[in-house]
Amino acid sequence: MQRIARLRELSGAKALLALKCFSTWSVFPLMCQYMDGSTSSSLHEVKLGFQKFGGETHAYSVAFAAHEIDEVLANSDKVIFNSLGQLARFGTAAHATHKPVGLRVNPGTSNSPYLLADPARPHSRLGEADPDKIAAVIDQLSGFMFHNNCENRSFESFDHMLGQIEARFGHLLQSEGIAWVSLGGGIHFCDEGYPLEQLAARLRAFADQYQVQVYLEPGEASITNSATLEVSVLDINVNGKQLAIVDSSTEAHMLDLLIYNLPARIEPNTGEHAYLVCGKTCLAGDIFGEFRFEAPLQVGDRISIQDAAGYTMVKKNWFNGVGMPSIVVARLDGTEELVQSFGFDDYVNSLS
Ligand SMILES: Cc1ncc(COP(=O)(O)O)c(C=O)c1O
Ligand SMILES: NCCCCNCC[C@H](N)C(=O)O
Repeated sequence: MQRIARLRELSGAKALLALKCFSTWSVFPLMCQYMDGSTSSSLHEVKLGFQKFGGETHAYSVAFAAHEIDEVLANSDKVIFNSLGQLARFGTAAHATHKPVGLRVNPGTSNSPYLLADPARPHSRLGEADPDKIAAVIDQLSGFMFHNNCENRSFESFDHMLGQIEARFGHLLQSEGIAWVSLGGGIHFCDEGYPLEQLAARLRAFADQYQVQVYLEPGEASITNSATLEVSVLDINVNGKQLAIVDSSTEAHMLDLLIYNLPARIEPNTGEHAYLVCGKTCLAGDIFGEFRFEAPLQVGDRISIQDAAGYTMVKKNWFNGVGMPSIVVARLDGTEELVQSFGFDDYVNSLS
């Protein structure tokens, strides 16, 4: 949070929490002291941000539905449309509420290491790409959103791609009516060693050149390493390797591990005793990864899975009816507060 506040101070950019990554609103009273507001991906998210985070609320969706748009506009400070078709359908309603209207632009370049998460993938549906088509409607717009960074730990890569955006769309950014530009999320400026000052200078120079307010939409960067998934060993077995079955599941509680075929992170991951730490669902590949421990694991042992805040609770599901982890906040004063727990009724009520 302090790094985000410093980036805002140095660059003049505004930082909006990307709720798609993290929506655990019981900690929003702390986060809103360091950020300017939130950005969303749906009617539910924009209402959550408006009601629980406060500050400036941006409404974006790949596609708004007609029955949603009035409520979206009532719960947001800016609305960003994903396509010219959505702008044509809902732009008038947006202008009637005197809400600034933006358009997502796909610059056709990104750094995503995953095709699945690559906004610039072939035939991408994310944003408009043709400068001439955008120019034809620019009198309806006051801003743009470009989201083309994904887990970008390289300032040089960000700087290069921003230069590509300027080369292709700079004449549109200079249009008189354009007052703001969001550069989306995916910029991992909270990583140790990231040249924050360089990023800030680049953002400030961009804002000065085009006379626009710059926004960033950090998701991962807002919550990296801020939570753990606490699990307990239920069973120990062996099949060529030592197997530890825990009371959780990658598919239900850390879905991105399966989606992106990544191991979890358990620390210190040292010692002579190696185990496959496995989930308890029927999915054969429900495995958190292979880790080392200083002593043999026993039933009942506690294991802390690191970096568990981003794209976890927002993706949780009741696969196999596996018990849902509670949400506990470790307050800055050292106390731990149980803010939510889930039971059979939550499971049953999620199904009919
Ligand atoms: C439009 C937009 N903004 C922000 C984000 C947040 O990205 P990250 O969590 O990588 O910072 C995303 C992620 O998909 C996004 O699509
Ligand atoms: N840490 C594993 C890969 C995560 C990729 N995150 C993509 C985030 C992006 N905002 C999206 O939701 O597609």
